Parts: sequence; C-alpha cells; structure tokens
Amino acid sequence: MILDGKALSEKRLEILKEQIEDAGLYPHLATVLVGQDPASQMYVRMKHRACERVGIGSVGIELPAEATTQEVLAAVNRLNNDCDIAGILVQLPLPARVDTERVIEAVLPAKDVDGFHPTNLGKLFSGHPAFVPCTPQGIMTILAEYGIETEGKNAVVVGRSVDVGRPMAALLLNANATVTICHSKTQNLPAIMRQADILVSAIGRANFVRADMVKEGAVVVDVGINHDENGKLCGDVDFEAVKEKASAITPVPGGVGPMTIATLMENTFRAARANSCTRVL
Ligand SMILES: Nc1nc2c(c(=O)[nH]1)N[C@@H](CN(C=O)c1ccc(C(=O)N[C@@H](CCC(=O)O)C(=O)O)cc1)CN2
Repeated sequence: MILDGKALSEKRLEILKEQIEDAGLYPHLATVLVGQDPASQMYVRMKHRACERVGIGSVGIELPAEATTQEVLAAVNRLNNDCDIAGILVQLPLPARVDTERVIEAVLPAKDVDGFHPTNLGKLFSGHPAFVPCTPQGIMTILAEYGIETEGKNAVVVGRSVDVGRPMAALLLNANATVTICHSKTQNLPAIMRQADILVSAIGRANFVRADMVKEGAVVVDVGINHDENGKLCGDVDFEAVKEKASAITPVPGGVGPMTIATLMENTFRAARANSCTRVL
C-alpha cells in the first residue's frame, strides 16, 4: 500500500479551511528566511501558498545571507511582540554564521508552530505535547489515517536530528511503540532495521534503505529529501525494491513532505485559537 501524503494533506487542508472559517479567525503566520538557498526559498513559498489556500495570512521576513545572529534575533523579537502574528517559523537550515539554537530559543513557545523550542520539545518528551514538529506529527497523522497500529510495535528511527529523528521517536513512544533510535555510530544497523515493524528513515542519503534491510510486511516511512545521480528528487529508500517487501510505504515526492506543510497550517490555527491577541475578523 502506498501511503499517499499528498492526497491526505489536500484533505486536511480542506477541513482546516472550513474550521478557520467557522472560527471567524484570520490567523497570521510569519516566516523568517535568511539567505537565498533555493530549496529554502521554495519551501517558504509553498508555506505561503498553503496559508493563502486555508485562509491564514502570511508575512515573509527576508534577511540577507550575511545577517548576524543579532539581526535574526531582532526580527524574531519583533514578531514575538506583534499581536497580529499567531505563529512564527524560522526556515532551516540557517547560514552557518547564525546561531541556530539561540534563534530557535528566541521564538515564544506559544508562537513556535515548528515545535522546535526546548519548551515544546520538553513537553513532547514528557508525554504532554503542545506544538509538535511538523514532519514527525505529519507522519503520525499518516499512520493514523491508514489505520496503522503503533502500540506494541517495534519502531526503528534512523536519524537523531532535533527536528525529525528525536521528536519522531518521542511521538512513537507516546503512542506505545517500542522505539530504537539509530544514527551514524550505530553498530549492526541493517540487523536493527530488519527488526522494525515501523521503519522511519531520516538520514538524508539517497537509496540508503535497501530491500535487504527491511522486514517483510514492515511499514516504511521515508523522510529523506535527496537528489539521485540524475538530479531527480528522491528519498532515503530504494522505493521500487522496498515497496515489494513493505506492507505500506511513503513515496518521495508525495509522502511526508506535503504533510509537513499541512501540519504547519494546523499548528498555526491552534496557535491562533490559543492567542488572545490574535486579530479577529
Ligand atoms: N523551519 C523549518 N525548516 C525546515 C523544515 C521544517 O519543518 N521547519 N523542514 C524541512 C523542509 N520543509 C519545510 O520547511 C519541507 C520539505 C519538503 C516539502 C515537500 O512537500 N516536498 C515535496 C517535494 C517538493 C519538491 O518538488 O522538491 C514532496 O516531498 O512531495 C515540504 C516542506 C527543512 N527545513
């Protein structure tokens, strides 16, 4: 079975549009983009388009690649203090000279629709999530929508990043899976991956997950955003070979990526509902 994140995201955005209309709110999302990385520019454009589609206003702050940490912090602080802004998102990665941790920590947790602030990550890890990072939350939504059970299952997450691997593991743990996190120093990685009922790959290497690393009938979730030798977008998983062995699999494109954006919209609506100083229609 192909887990169609694109179709699911369309459905969720339609539902959200109605919810926003019914609530009589006009939430605003602010994006902060530093530099001119073409992929980041494209993701920010996609986010603004999604906002327009569901009835969320969007404000784009663009800073030059040479911006200092102080300048990025000043932009975030202005947005923190702007009552009209329900959610703030700093597009990652930031240029190397900017202190990413300080910038993420500067976003008010109540406006942190990316769920990257330590307060929100702490709540997630304590089992009481508030804002959850969009990619892992989008994956949980896919699993739920397709009726994929997590309780008691062996889940293996390959990748330990703060934005995907770690929160993914916490969400699966909160959903009563038995979770293993693997990373570049993990020994016997293929053997561990073969134990997985649910395998999430967020390692960022094209064709890293081959069929011989996957248990027959496993659910395989591909978070990778890579390009193959012909420059074509692909995930971490050798999709053609692995789909024959998996019971369910997300494609790239059209799997996890669109759900990241749908979840961001949902988080922004949540932030707006909780934010007493959000502009009301
Ligand atoms: N502040 C953040 N930065 C980044 C995040 C994030 O969640 N918050 N995630 C990624 C990039 N990302 C969103 O920002 C993102 C990546 C991919 C997609 C997506 O829909 N991809 C499509 C393919 C698009 C294409 O043609 O290239 C798909 O997979 O079907 C959406 C969002 C890093 N930075």
